Amino acid sequence: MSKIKISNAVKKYGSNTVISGLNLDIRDGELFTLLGPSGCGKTTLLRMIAGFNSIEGGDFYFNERRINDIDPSRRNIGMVFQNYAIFPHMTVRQNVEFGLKNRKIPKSQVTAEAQRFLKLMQIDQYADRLPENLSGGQQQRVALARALAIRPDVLLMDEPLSNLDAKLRLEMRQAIRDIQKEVGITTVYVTHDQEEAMSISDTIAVMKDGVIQHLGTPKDIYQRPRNLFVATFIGRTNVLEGEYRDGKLRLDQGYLLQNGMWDKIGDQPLKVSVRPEEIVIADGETGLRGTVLDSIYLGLNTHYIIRLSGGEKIELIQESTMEELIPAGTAVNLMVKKEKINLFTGDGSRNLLRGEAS
Ligand SMILES: Nc1ncnc2c1ncn2[C@@H]1O[C@H](COP(=O)(O)OP(=O)(O)OP(=O)(O)O)[C@@H](O)[C@H]1O
Repeated sequence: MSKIKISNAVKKYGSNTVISGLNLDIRDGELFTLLGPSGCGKTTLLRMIAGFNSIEGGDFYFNERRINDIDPSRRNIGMVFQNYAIFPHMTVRQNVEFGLKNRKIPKSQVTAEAQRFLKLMQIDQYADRLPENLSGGQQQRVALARALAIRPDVLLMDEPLSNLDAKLRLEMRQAIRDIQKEVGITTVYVTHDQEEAMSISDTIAVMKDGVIQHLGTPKDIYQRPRNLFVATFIGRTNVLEGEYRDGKLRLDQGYLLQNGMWDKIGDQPLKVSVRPEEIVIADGETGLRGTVLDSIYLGLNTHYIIRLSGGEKIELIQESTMEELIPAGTAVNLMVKKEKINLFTGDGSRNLLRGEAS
């Protein structure tokens, strides 16, 4: 069942249309992420769901109830923003109790509910402190506990981790995912950080210029991106010029690849996305020829920057070995894991391996 349904949404700021005819279904209980570069309209869409932005067209539904004209305070949403937005003059407990007190429920129930979420978010030991005596991560936990305590139908989160340092961000990602699953609350999460989106989401909508480019699971989006923008925005990839002709893919310097999966492609110039881990350094004389320009040792993996004999520069990643790093200047032979690579139309607008109309 869909919890949130958006049909033909239009958002204009004056004469500037930033979203034109967007459709979206968000399932009950899922962690749904709007992901995209700055300015693509993520926050705008989230604020339309919350009721903080006017809606210039289309319909928004919670549980099949149209909410376009319902006041934000009556939509039963919990919100968590980048800048915590907790009250500095109230203790942690008072912050978490705040929304409950506004709802006119019995005092004993307020205390019990607040305590439950303080415990769930592992901040009960700080309950009587003021926020200024907490770390950023702890403050964000307070904001989350406060948002959840009111038992919202939907939790909306806008870049909630961007003020935290790298280590805390990792911890909080896991905490958000755990709590979201435990409480089972439908969550719409906004971020421009693709790794964060990959690590916490059930479903991701990748946006660009107010348009959803690809909606899918993290795995689907990474492995079979719908267009070249998605391929380059999610993870790292090498984009090579290629040509499909007579049942074969021709890459740099006439290197040919063949794969039954590609039978229906039709002769045409292509953009070929080859992720760094989809290339291996091989023995022998066949394959792509290249020269190592640099190596970056990162413990688990080693990255090699390689110039192909045709001039294109690519990156490959391989699991680090006990052998010496391959020195710059070494000529290498490369094999491409052909079942993993993605083939796009010459303009990058469509992945030819997804069997979808453009
Ligand atoms: N109040 C406003 N008035 C006019 N234009 C706005 C307003 N708010 C946002 N915009 C414009 O709408 C577009 C989408 O902005 P939005 O803030 O939704 O993007 P975003 O994807 O959330 O970006 P970021 O990650 O930088 O927050 C941008 O071009 C922005 O300049």
